[in-house]
Amino acid sequence: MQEPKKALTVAFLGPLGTYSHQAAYDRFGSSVEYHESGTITDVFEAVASKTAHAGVVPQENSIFGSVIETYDTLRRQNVPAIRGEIVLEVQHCLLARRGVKHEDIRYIKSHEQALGQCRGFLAQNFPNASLEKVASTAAAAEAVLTSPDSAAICSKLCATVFDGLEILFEGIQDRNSNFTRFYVLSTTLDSELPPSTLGQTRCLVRLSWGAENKPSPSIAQLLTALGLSVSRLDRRPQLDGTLPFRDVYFAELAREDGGANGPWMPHIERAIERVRESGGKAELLGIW
Ligand SMILES: O=C(O)C(=O)C[C@]1(C(=O)O)C=C[C@@H](O)C=C1
Repeated sequence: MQEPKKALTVAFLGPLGTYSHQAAYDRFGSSVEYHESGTITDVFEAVASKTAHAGVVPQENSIFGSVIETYDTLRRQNVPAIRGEIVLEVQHCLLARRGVKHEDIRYIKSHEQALGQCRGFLAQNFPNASLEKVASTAAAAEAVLTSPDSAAICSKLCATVFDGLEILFEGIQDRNSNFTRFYVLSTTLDSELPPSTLGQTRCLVRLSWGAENKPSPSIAQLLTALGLSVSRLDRRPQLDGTLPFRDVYFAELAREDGGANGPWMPHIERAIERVRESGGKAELLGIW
């Protein structure tokens, strides 16, 4: 008998066995259809094109910091809305094809975040190995199946997903405590996602300047105009203007009044208006 089609499709950075896959499963479980994307940017595109209703993308790691590809994609116009967050504990392993020995390994493959989180281990144990960035940790695990001189940094789960691999080292990241935070993407700012969207206590606002806006306010002036509590600030180069070293800022805001001042959205809308009046650009990218 054919299984009934599931109501929701969730895109994640594949293949099966990535941390993104684990984060998505933690949030959505077995009640949804999963869609594997080749890159983080492809996850955004799957949601934007409505191939998937939701997506899960890594945003920040507690050892290596911001996930650059996620922020670079958030710089684009018409990006999907952020409607949630997931925090996952990350314990990296080094996996190689069964029978491969430490001294055979000349290449270490992984996602750039995982390579960055294990820098100390790599310098100490594989000082002469070449580090190769690939699209995801599970893509690295899959690739070493056919490379007897390579090893992959990935999750323990990959030893089960890909038959023929064995675990050489466990817990190899530079600090024992290691967490990655993910954003949950959806098509619109007001779409509801199961099990439920959080109670609108966080939001992400993109701050920038119009190309013609000279002289421009400083980022400190824009944040003052915003007037809400900023819990995190990231920046990437703004690519659409003619002036060099103009950045786009991503301000994550945390609601502090516990809901005492009524619905949050009108406060955010007024804050965005104040930024515009002070000569900046502000756009709401997500609320959750
Ligand atoms: O490659 C994966 O497994 C991912 O899900 C990506 C990613 C990331 O980009 O941060 C997710 C968690 C870990 O920090 C390492 C890699």
